[in-house]
Amino acid sequence: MSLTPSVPSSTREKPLLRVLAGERRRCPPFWLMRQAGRYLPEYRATRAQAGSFLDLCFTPDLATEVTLQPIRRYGMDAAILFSDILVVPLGLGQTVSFEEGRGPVLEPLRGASDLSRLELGGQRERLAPVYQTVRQVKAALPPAVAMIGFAGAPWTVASYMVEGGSSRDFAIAKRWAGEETESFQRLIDLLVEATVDHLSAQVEAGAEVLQIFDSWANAWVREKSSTALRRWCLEPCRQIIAKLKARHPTVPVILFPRAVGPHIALFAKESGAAALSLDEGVPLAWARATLQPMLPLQGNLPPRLLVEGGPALEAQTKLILSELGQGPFIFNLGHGILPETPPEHVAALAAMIREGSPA
Ligand SMILES: Cc1c2[nH]c(c1CCC(=O)O)Cc1[nH]c(c(CCC(=O)O)c1C)Cc1[nH]c(c(CCC(=O)O)c1C)Cc1[nH]c(c(C)c1CCC(=O)O)C2
Repeated sequence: MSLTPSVPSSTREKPLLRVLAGERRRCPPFWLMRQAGRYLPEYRATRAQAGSFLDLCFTPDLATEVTLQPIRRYGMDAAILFSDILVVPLGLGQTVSFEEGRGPVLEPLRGASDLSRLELGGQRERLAPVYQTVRQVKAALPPAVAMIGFAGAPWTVASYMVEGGSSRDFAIAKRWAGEETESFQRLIDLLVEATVDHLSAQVEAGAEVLQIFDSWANAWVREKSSTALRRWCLEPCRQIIAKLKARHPTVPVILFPRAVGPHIALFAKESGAAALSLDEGVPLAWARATLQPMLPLQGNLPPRLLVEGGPALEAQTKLILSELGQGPFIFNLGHGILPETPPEHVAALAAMIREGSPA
C-alpha cells in the first residue's frame, strides 16, 4: 500500500492514527473509556499502594503502571493517560480531593469574586508529574499503540468547579451562567486557555491523539433551542481545537459531546474535531448516514452490556461493527467502563472486535 509522504512515519504503524486520518479498516482499532480502573484487580492493587486517587495520578511510576495494565491484558490500540479531568482546576489553584464513596470534592467557586483565586501561571509546574507520566507511558508503549492525552471540556469542568463536586441538575452553575453571564464567560474563557495549555503540554510530552470529554453537555439540551449548548459547549471546544491545530497541526482531536441527541450534528459540522465519540443514545443508522460522511466516528457500546456479557453483548457489538465498521471507525464504549464489569467480558469483546465487521 502506498502512503503519501506527508503522513508522519508513526501514523504508518498505528491503526488508531490511520483511522483518524480517514482510513477504513475491516477490523477497527479499539480502546475503552476508563479502560484503567477499579474493574481490574491489578488496578486495585496499585491503587492500594498509592493512598489516594490523586496520589496515584501524581506519582508517575504508578500512573504509568495503571495506564499500561489494560494494554497488557487486552492489547488495545491506544493507551489513555491515567489522570482525571479535575487536574485542570488543581492546576489553576483550586482545592480538589477525591473522597471514598463520595467522588470529587472541590472548594466551590460561587461568583465573580472567586475567580481571582484561579491563576493560569502555575499550571505547568503543578501538573508536571502528569506530563512526566505521558513521557514514561510513551517510552513503554508497543509501536502499534497510540498514546491518547485528554482533558474535560470547559463546561463539564466548570460544572464541578462551581457545584463543588458531582451534581444531578447543575442548578448553581446554570444559575451563574444565566444571571451573571459575563463573569461565567470569563471562567469559561480561562478554562479554554488552561485546557489548551494542558493538552499542548501532553503533546509536547508525547501524546499523539487528544480527547476532549464534554460529559455534561446534555445539561444544555432542549428540544428547540441550541443557543446555550452552542455558547457553553460547542464554542469553547471549537476554540480549543482551533488553538491546538495552530500549535500542533498533525495531532487529531476526538470530541465527546455526551448525550446531546441530534445536536451532535452541530459538533460534527462546526467543532473542527478530527472525530466524534458517540454516546449510546446515538442511533447507528443515523450516525452512519449523517455523521460518518463528515468525519471518523468512535463508540458506542452501552457500558451496561459489558457488565452483562453473553448474547446481548455479542449482538450489540456485531450490530455496531456492521453499521459503522464500513467507514472510518474506532470501537469504544458510549461512556466509561463500569467498576462492576467482569474483566473476562472485556476479553470477549476484544476477541469479537478482532474478528472484524462482516464483509
Ligand atoms: C466526569 C469525568 C471525571 N473524570 C473523567 C470524566 C469524563 C469522562 C466521564 O464522563 O466519565 C475522565 C477520566 N477519569 C479517569 C480517566 C483515566 C483514563 C481512562 O482510563 O479512561 C479519565 C479519562 C480516571 C478516574 N477518575 C476517577 C476514577 C476512580 C477513582 C478510584 O480509583 O476510586 C478513575 C479511575 C474518579 C472520578 N473522576 C470524576 C468523577 C466524577 C469521579 C468519581 C466517580 C468514579 O469513581 O467513577 C470526574
